[in-house]
Amino acid sequence: MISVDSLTKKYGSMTAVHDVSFTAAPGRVTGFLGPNGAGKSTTMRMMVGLTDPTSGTTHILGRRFAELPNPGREVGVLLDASAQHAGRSGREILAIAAHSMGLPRGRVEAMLDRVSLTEDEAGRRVRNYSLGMRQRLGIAAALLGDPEVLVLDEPANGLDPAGIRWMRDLLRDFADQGGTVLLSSHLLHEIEVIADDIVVIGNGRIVAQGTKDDLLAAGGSLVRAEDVPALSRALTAAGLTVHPDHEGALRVEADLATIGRAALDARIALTELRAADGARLEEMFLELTAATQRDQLGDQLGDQLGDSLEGTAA
Ligand SMILES: Nc1ncnc2c1ncn2[C@@H]1O[C@H](COP(=O)(O)OP(=O)(O)OP(=O)(O)O)[C@@H](O)[C@H]1O
Repeated sequence: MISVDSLTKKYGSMTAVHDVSFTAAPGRVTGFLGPNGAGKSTTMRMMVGLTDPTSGTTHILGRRFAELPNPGREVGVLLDASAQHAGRSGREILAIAAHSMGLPRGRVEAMLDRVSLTEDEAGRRVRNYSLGMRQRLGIAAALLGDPEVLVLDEPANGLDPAGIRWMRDLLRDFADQGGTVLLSSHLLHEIEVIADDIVVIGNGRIVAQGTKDDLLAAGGSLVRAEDVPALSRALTAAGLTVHPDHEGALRVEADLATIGRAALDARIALTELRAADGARLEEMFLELTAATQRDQLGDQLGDQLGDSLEGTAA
């Protein structure tokens, strides 16, 4: 179990994480989703004691990270898969970590096997690893101490679709055995595939959280007809709330039967009618991402303007 309570981090006048609270429950995979720069890594670094919060607290298994007697045995952490010593082999890196945690050598071979790194790959220097192999090694290191909790920052980065599937199965298995998993991603699809619960962060603030099923079910229904404007008028006249969808269909806040009946009453033939899985989550996430990109563009333009003004002054 992880609980994050009113966590805030300020860098000078910039608030990277603002009053963030959520829990990640045992037996569940919790996805921490947000566009680039939203505050995911900062939050995770505060959880595992690598960054001091400005205010707020985090508890893992009921204790602050610093109070855990043998952190590697309780929390498996993967924050930056490229941070491993590039001149050592994967096997050496795990052996050193196992030694420092007082684990038997057999544990290293078991974890190499668990993440499907072959004999040849395990003996290769990490500088010659692909990003996907680094992620697998990072996950092996996180699992090494047989922890109850995993905190993984963008673990699916660099994995191909088969690798993402492999990770989903591994994390599912871990959670099914009672473990707590928190993993971050800036890709909605990745989180949709892997997580049971989702916490969405944008600009340092939590903007949505709940079970994946609830968040996806909040999408209403998607409906299409040859004459979409006529359909829109008919559904609105029937008292339903209608939103234009970006692909030319309509998203309606009603169940399928209600929409079908309203269309029949208006004698409009439908060409498509289905649950709009995730539409609202996707819309919200696209808006967040677009807003972030606008902010970043604004910052870049501001920097460029600053540079050219400095050039003028000089
Ligand atoms: N040490 C630091 N000093 C100043 N600002 C920082 C520092 N670390 C992070 N930030 C800023 O805090 C904000 C949140 O960054 P963070 O790395 O937590 O985002 P993220 O959600 O993990 O993004 P990404 O998906 O790109 O990794 C960003 O604006 C970032 O520039």
